Amino acid sequence: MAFFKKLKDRLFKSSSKLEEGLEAIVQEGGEEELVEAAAPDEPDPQPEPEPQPVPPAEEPEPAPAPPGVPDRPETPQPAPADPIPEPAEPVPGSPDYPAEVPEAPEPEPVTPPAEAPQPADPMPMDPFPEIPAGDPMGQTARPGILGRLLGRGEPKTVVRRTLDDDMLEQLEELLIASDMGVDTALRVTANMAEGRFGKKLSTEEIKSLLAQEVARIMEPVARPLPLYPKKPQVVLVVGVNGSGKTTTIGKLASQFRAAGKKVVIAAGDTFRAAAVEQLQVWGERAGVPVLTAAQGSDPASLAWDAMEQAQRDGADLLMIDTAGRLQNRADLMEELAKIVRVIRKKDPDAPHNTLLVLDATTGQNALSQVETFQKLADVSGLVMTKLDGTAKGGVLVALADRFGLPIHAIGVGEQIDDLQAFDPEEFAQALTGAAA
Ligand SMILES: Nc1nc2c(ncn2[C@@H]2O[C@H](COP(=O)(O)OP(=O)(O)OP(=O)(O)O)[C@@H](O)[C@H]2O)c(=O)[nH]1
Repeated sequence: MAFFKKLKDRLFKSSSKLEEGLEAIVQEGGEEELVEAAAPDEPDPQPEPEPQPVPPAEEPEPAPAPPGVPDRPETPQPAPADPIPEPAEPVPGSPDYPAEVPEAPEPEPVTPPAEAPQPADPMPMDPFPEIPAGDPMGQTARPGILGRLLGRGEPKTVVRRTLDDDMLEQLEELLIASDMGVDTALRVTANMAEGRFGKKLSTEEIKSLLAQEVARIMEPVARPLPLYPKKPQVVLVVGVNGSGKTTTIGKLASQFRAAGKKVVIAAGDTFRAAAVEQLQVWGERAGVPVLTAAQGSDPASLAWDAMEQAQRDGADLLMIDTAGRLQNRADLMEELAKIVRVIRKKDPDAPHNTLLVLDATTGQNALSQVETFQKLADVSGLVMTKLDGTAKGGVLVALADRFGLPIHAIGVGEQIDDLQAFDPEEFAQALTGAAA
């Protein structure tokens, strides 16, 4: 799936903001140093991780587990490439190269034939004219040839800055400005600095360290939506208006359907006709039925009908959209609680997942939305939308660090395929601009 490769392009605003900031910090107090092109302290390229679809194409059906329990298929690790492959054949001149007459214990002295051809040119071309005496192999005097053979280019320069209090403070400010939040930014910079205080670091080295720290924080929360053998598995989708609930439901429904699941959608925001219409459009796109009710009718009664239809149809998944009016929290809380009460009459374990959809462009506001919705509903996992085109991608790090809620998927565009499984390393590299 090509779209997995697009994350870096999609997150360009977040990564370019961080990259530019890091570059400026290092340039400010750094000094130029000479390095080889393939300096040993440059970060090692990592093998591309295998992409994982949001619903795994062939997910094993796990035993029932409480919501939020991860169901993460093992990522196959690519076999590490042999960094120094054995040459297929010994190179002439190398110690392994077989001698011409290996058996002869005492070789006859070789007499040059009388008719041995004399060089026509009295001043033959020296293939290695610059080899100094005492260095017959020319190892020190041919950096160009040997260096190029070994993959090293001409000497390059890199700017490195000594990690001190000033630089740390600037790094903290940059991370806070990238929406990582104060606590997370301080923790990340402290971890990056550990054991490196007083050492000189280049922009690339800092990016790589930052990417490692971000990936370490994100790793525990990167969990696909858990699937249970329960039919229907009920997924309640909550979030403020405009966060991307409808779009996310459409994208998820499309991916589950492509994975062979039977899906039913319930348009639970019965008060807003536009929201219902929008969901119907997405249902058509995904090829999934959308249950609606008369405008202004009780969302809980629609949820009941949807449960009945999903059970009757033998659906694998029922996704229930909900209203996102935070203006009147008491009403919304009561509405969500009633939906849950009603569907529990049909299945005491439902809803099996309560997905909170968050809009990345709201930055730090996403943190308070999590707090609010955790009080309104039993949030089991997050989907972060609109990571494309925002410079606030760092908020995902703050969310993971503060709440530890599973991040099931990220939205990176408005098209049906623009929902990706959350890959912590790919995200960390895309966010920081570190080399893959
Ligand atoms: N760029 C981008 N836009 C998105 C993404 N997800 C959703 N959107 C857009 O965000 C807007 C709101 O999305 P909806 O899915 O309608 O949001 P909602 O939460 O259902 O909003 P209401 O229907 O008002 O409750 C739409 O214009 C979507 O196209 C995303 O990942 N990237």
